[in-house]
Amino acid sequence: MNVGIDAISYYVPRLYLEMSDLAERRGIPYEKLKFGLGLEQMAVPDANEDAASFAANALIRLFNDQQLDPAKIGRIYLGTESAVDGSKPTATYAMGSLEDHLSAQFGPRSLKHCDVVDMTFACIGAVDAMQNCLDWVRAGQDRQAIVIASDVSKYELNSTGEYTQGAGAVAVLLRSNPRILSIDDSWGVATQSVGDFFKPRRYFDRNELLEDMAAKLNGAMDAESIENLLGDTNSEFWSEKAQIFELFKEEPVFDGQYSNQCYSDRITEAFAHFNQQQPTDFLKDWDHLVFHLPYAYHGRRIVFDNWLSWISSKPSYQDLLVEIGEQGEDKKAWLKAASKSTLYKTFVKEKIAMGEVASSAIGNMYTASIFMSLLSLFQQASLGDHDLSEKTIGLIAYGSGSKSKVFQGRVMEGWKTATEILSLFQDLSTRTRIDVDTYEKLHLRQLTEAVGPADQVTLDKIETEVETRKGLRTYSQFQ
Ligand SMILES: CC(=O)CC(=O)SCCNC(=O)CCNC(=O)[C@H](O)C(C)(C)COP(=O)(O)OP(=O)(O)OC[C@H]1O[C@@H](n2cnc3c(N)ncnc32)[C@H](O)[C@@H]1OP(=O)(O)O
Repeated sequence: MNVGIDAISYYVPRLYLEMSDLAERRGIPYEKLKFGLGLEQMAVPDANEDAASFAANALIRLFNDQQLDPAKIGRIYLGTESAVDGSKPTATYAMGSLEDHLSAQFGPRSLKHCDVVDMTFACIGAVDAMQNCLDWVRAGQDRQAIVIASDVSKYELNSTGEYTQGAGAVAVLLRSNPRILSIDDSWGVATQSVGDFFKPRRYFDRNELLEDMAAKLNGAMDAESIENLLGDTNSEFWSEKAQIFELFKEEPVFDGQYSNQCYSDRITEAFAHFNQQQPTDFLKDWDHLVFHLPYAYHGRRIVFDNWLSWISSKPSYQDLLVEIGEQGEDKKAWLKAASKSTLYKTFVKEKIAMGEVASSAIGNMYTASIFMSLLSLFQQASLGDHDLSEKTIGLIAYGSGSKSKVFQGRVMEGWKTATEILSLFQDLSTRTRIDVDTYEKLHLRQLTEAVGPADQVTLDKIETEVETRKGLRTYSQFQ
């Protein structure tokens, strides 16, 4: 059975930061960010946005654009690594917003029999969700599933990850005889448990925190005086009896260059595994390559080693040697020259570049990056009048921790009509630019009021009073 992506929608925050502004503030050459990494703008979540509101907006838009009947949607699976709760799935918040939105037309609880769940494996969770849902669609008659990828990519201020940040969501409708992309059932998979990028629970000793503060205030505290001090506190935080406080931070612990190495190793293994199932000439058989993009130029930088091994058995390898000469003693310099060669630049321009454009304007969307890159390819092809019908797209997914999946799809005749309605780049050009001070305040959660308009689903409130609802989120209605 022919199954795959029938419709796409997305949500990108309405605020953005110009990369040149960030580069100037941080003292980083803008040329490095623009020409080295492909970064131009960064989507910034407003004070009232989170992964659940992004997901809700992408999901509602998919329903509105496609006039979907909720009774026909059997699954809503969401991939995220920015879950808003450790137990209640982010997907349930998005589903709740959608049900509110649909209630006038379909009555309450229109998704009562829909199977809803989150999947987490760093940036690859939504691809895992999609593979799972494609199997489910394939196994039945007229089954329809929605996969949402939604994330906030947030790093510490001044870190090497900061300029790669971004945010947003993409939702795809999966069904048989899809209008956009038919996805094959060969999946190259490679997994290894590594610690290249992760978001651990962090632990702090309650007494050490107070002793440290007391020392800073020129006082001294022993365990007994701490107990006396905290005995009658009104603070919910300090009245916590546990000795160890747990803190969760959105910002990951990571080793940038090591994470690149893990990405490179996993995709190489996944290419090999894919090739075992379906012998493939990746240069000839794949018209376009779409990657998980932690930053816009990551795919083109990381796939270079694979390209070199693919091309080495081809007649065009001679063109490379003519241009840059045989490899001499300085292997590093030769590889650098090969990565800047006309042959490689042509490969990037023809097969990768269209998928990078959205990432340059949004930044890393973690789970949603690969789906946004696919949409970028469709939108750029439409704008440039390239016909993608019957073209084969190779998709290369990666999640830190670590896993890669390599799979492929064939573009369907209906791709243009089904994706043109989105006007992604027009939409991105109407966002509100913010300055670095505002961005930093949003990053540090020093702003409680939203900067931009609240015309879509936004976070209204996190309950603080009612004991049995503490921490539960409520969202505004979609306008
Ligand atoms: C996080 C995920 O989403 C999961 C993953 O994919 S893990 C793999 C990616 N890891 C991450 O994204 C982790 C967070 N990010 C980082 O730590 C870092 O941003 C990074 C490791 C990804 C990049 O590190 P970096 O130090 O900023 O950049 P670096 O690797 O040195 O590359 C800079 C590029 O700019 C070029 N450059 C530097 N200065 C330049 C200038 N003035 N003009 C033009 N180009 C310049 C360099 O030559 C280099 O390009 P080439 O290698 O193609 O020549």
